[in-house]
Amino acid sequence: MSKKKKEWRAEKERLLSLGLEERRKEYRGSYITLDNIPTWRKHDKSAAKEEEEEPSVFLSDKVSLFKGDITTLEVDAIVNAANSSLLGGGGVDGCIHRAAGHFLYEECLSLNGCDTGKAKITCGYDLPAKYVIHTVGPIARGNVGPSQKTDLESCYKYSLELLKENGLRSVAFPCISTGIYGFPNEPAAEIALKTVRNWLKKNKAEIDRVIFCVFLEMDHKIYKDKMSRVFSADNEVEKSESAQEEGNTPPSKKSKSKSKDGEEDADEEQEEEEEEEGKGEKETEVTPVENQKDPAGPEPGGSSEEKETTDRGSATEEKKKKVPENQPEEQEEKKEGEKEGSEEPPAETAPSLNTPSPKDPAAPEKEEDKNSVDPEKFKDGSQPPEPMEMEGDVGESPSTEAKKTDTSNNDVEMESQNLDSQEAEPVQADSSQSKDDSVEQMDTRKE
Ligand SMILES: NC(=O)c1ccc[n+]([C@H]2O[C@H](COP(=O)([O-])OP(=O)(O)OC[C@H]3O[C@@H](n4cnc5c(N)ncnc54)[C@H](O)[C@@H]3O)[C@@H](O)[C@H]2O)c1
Repeated sequence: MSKKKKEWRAEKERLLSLGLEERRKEYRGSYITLDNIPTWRKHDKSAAKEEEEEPSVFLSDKVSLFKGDITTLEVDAIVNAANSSLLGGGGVDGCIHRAAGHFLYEECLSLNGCDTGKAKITCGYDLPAKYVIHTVGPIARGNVGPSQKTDLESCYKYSLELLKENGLRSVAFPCISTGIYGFPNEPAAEIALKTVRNWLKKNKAEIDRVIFCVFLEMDHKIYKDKMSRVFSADNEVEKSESAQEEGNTPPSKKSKSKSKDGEEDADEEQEEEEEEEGKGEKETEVTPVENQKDPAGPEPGGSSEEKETTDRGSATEEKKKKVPENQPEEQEEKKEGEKEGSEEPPAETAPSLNTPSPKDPAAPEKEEDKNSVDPEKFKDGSQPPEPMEMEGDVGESPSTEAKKTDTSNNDVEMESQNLDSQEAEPVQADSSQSKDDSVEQMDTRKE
C-alpha cells in the first residue's frame, strides 16, 4: 500500500477514534455547535410563549435553516456539492476541500468518482464535521427537465440514506446544483425541502437534525418562505394525523386526494391551506465558537457556546456502524425500461483530470450577500477558508458556455474541468477512469 494511502487511512482511523473534546482541538477554524442552531419549530416557540419541553412529534423539530459557511458546522456530516471526479473544484466544493485539508483529496482520489444523483462518504479530517458526504448534482444551466429534477431529488435521498446507513444523526446540506450547475434556486429549494420532509416522515427516529445551509440572501429568503409552509408546526402531518385519529379534528378542508400522484396532490393541497396561514419570518443568528487550538481545551463548564453538543463521540459510537470503506463496485446492470431520469449518466467520454482543487477563478460577486465569514471571528490569527468567490453561472463564462441546450452533464463538466486545467497543473489524466469504476456505496451495503 503506497505511503499516501496509508496516511489518509491512518488519519481517518485516528480522527474517528477521538472523543468530541479531543476532536475539537483538531479543527482548523471556528465552529458552530449543533445546540446553537435552533430547530425550525423553536423559532415558532420563541415567537409564541415557551411551552414546557415535551418530546416533539414535529418534523419541524428535526430541521433548521442556517445562513453561512457550511464548513463551520459541527455536525456528523456536511454534504458537498461535488463534481463527478470528486477531486474538488470551486464553490462549496472548493471551500470544503480547503477547510478539510489534503487528506480529503487523498481519500476522494480512492473513490474513483461518483455518478450524478449518487453520493459517497469520506472522513471530514480538519473540518468540525466528522464526515463529508459528496454528491453530484445535475447540471441544469437554467432549464429543468424531468431528469434534472429526479437527479437532484436523488442527491438528497442518497445522502440521507448514507447518513442512516452509517448511524449518523445530523447533517447539513448546501443548495446543491444552484451555483455553477445553474439549477434555478426556487425549484431546487422545493425539491430539497419536499424530499427531506418525505424522507423524515419515514425515518424520524433515525435522525436528530437536517440543516439547510444557505449562503446567498436569495436562498435564505426562498427557504424561509417555503419552510414556513413545508415545516410549519401548525400543519405537521403527525399532529393532524394523530388529532384525526382521536377524531377531534375535522378532516382538512380539501380531502387529500389519492390521485395517481398520491402524496404529491395531498402535499400541494396541504401547502395551499398552509399558504393561507401566512408566512413567519425566521432568523438564525449564531456566533461561531473560536477554534479550540488551546491545548488546554475549553474551560470545563464553559460558556453555552462551548457547551458539549450532543456528544457525537458517544452518540455516534452507540449508533455508529463502522463506516464501510468505499469499495469499488460492479457496474450496475441497466434494468430494462428503466424510467427516464434514473438513467445512469453516460460514462465520461474523456478522462477526468485528477486536478487538485484549483484556486477559485475570480468571479464577479453574484449576489449582494458577501461571504458570511466575518474577519472579526479570526482576529486570533486563525485563517478562515479563503473567501468564496461566487462562481459565475456556466452560462456566464464564454469558455464554459454550453453549445447546445441539452449538453450532457459530462460535456459541461469537462468544460469546467478544462477551465480548471487552465488554472492548475494538470495531473496525469486518468484515462482508466470509467463508469464501471463509479461506486455507489449505499448499494454495496445493500448487497
Ligand atoms: N472550476 C470548477 O471546476 C468549479 C468552479 C466552481 C464551482 N465548482 C463546483 O461546482 C460544481 C457543482 O456545482 P453546484 O452548483 O452544485 O455547486 P456550487 O457552485 O458550489 O453552488 C452550490 C451552492 O453552494 C453555495 N456555497 C458556496 N460556498 C458555500 C459555503 N462555504 N457554505 C455553504 N454554501 C456555499 C453557493 O452559494 C450555492 O448556493 C462542481 O464542479 C464543484 O467543484 C467547480
